[in-house]
Amino acid sequence: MLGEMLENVRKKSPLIQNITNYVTANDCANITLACGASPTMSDGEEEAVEMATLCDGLNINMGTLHPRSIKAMLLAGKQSNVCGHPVVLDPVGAGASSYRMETAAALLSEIQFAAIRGNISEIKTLANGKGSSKGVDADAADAITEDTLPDMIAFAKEYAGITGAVIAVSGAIDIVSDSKKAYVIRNGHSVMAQITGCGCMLSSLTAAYLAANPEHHLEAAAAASIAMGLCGQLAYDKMAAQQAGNSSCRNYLIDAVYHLTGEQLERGANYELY
Ligand SMILES: Nc1ncnc2c1ncn2[C@@H]1O[C@H](COP(=O)(O)OP(=O)(O)OP(=O)(O)O)[C@@H](O)[C@H]1O
Ligand SMILES: Cc1ncsc1CCO
Ligand SMILES: [Mg+2]
Repeated sequence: MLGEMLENVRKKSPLIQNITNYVTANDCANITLACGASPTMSDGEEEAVEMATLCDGLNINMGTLHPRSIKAMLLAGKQSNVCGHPVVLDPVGAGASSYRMETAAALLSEIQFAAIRGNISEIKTLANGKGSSKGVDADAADAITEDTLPDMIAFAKEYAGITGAVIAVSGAIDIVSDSKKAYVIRNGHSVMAQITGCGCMLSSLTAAYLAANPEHHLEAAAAASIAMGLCGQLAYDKMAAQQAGNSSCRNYLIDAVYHLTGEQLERGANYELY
């Protein structure tokens, strides 16, 4: 089932619109190509509606917010809802400023998201209307541990019920949940926190997987998180073998997504269902 999610992306090659930040835009475009989908990066409000109509899915990332891109996000998001195309929200740094928090609230009230994908601090901030972060990174105090895992699963299910979106929380342990069922995913490597944009890339990947699997959004989002984690592990192994660093590791990760098969995803997946 999870491998099929990947194979459908390669078969259908959905076109994904990304309204994203200028830090990791190129990585998001490349990982979208690597998984077999096609990216378009456009944040102009003038073409937002046309682009949303043309594309099969939309990824909205709040990494480097400004008033013009927010207009494009709202226009493209609403049009994607009209067209029935999945929309992913990556609420980057939601707890870092009131501007980000207010923007996230506006997006959530105007757009029906298919998935909300962020680190634990970002998702907690959205759900509680306030929170903390280390800039765009999670606050260490929020980290999911074995002790807090049961509460976090319940929290993700509840927030999925409230938003009607799949909630994908990333970190050392990922939780991908709808209101009834949660995947607790233990793929990934700590080096991924040293590569800016692993979360942004995962959000682009999630949009591609959702667009290619319209009937199975939970499984598609879980498969995207597993794929990202597995490829992070493979990239780390190559980096370590070559005594390379985080920059090479970023490239190795995208290369691993390029080569990943459905069968490898099934075999390497490390998760439990709750
Ligand atoms: N300590 C860790 N161990 C294993 N995997 C990790 C770890 N930290 C992050 N990851 C993986 O890295 C990816 C991105 O997660 P992270 O929580 O760092 O996102 P993020 O904060 O949104 O990243 P960014 O904002 O830099 O794009 C996920 O696939 C996650 O599983
Ligand atoms: C570092 C950074 N700052 C804004 S967006 C971004 C990329 C990771 O989210
Ligand atoms: Mg992020």
